Amino acid sequence: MPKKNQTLGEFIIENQSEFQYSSGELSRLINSIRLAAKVVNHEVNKAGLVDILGTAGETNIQGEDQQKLDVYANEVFIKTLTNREIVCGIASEEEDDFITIKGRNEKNDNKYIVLIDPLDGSSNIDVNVSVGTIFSIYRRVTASGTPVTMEDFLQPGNLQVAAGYIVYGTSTMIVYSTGHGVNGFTLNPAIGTYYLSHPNMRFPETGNIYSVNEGNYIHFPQGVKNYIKYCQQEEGDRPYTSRYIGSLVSDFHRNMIKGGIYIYPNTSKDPEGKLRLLYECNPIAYIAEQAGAKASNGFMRILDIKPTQLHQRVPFFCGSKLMVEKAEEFMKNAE
Ligand SMILES: O=P(O)(O)OC[C@H]1O[C@](O)(COP(=O)(O)O)[C@@H](O)[C@@H]1O
Ligand SMILES: [Mg+2]
Ligand SMILES: [Mg+2]
Repeated sequence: MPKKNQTLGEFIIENQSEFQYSSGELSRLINSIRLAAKVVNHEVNKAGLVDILGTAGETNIQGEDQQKLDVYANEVFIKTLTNREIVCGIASEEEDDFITIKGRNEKNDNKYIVLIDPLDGSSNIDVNVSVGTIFSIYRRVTASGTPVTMEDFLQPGNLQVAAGYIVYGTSTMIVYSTGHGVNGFTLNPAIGTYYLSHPNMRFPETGNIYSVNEGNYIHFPQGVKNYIKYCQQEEGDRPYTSRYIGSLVSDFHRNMIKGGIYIYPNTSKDPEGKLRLLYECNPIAYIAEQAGAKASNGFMRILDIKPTQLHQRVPFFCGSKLMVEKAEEFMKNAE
């Protein structure tokens, strides 16, 4: 059982043997994410004082205006991961294509693939509302010694070997899993050390919070409209409370602690929804399931979806098991 207030460094070493491929490389990879998160956190915390607010003047492959902090976080994570000789490929929300990292002497013998949303909740940066970073880790499937290919990135989420997120909120936390439960570590900014503050996190089986951008209501599928009406009815433990921060990481984190459901459905405007399967939905779904919760596209388990494109989007229903099952019931009945 994880020991409360253990440092993240100690926890990583102590739990290394749990990992089936334990050779220390995954530990070094998690450590490099820990380091990059500290650097980004430093910039986030003083965002109003330094020239890091506002747009960077470029758009990414999603057609979104890149925020300066999107670009900064992207650079910090890519540089930190590249310099540690563990990763053979990186894909990012802010990069059109995947990045090949040939490693020491161009041998292409590093084993891990990282997919990342460097800054999640970009619309909240300038208004001082919590944002995050999301990461997903796989072992490569193509032969070592050759450059990575798209095949290494288009793996279903159930093959992730680790995943997690950082939330830059009232405090900064790293929450991650290597397939043995979920643990949360809080940064003590005075000494720059993460401590185990939330050991063995469990998602409540049900809750009374629903998180969805109701501004899109008229474009929602009938099943989602019916489920929202159900949440708002005066009956039993309902009406539920509506909470929507607009940063996936922060909405998910709150719901994991209190119980609740987050929905970003497909709409008549966006038939595939908005959120990206590879570096938003898969890692969050991995954490959800490791904490006893559920994640689907309204019909199918997110982690079983076979990806076809690097930046593909999927409808996302994620949270307390009983609430997601109820929402799926409404989706099915509305078919
Ligand atoms: O403003 P909307 O349409 O409700 O979308 C909010 C959602 O979009 C996101 O901001 C997308 O992520 P990025 O900020 O990384 O692009 C999620 O964090 C959030 O849940
Ligand atoms: Mg995001
Ligand atoms: Mg982002």
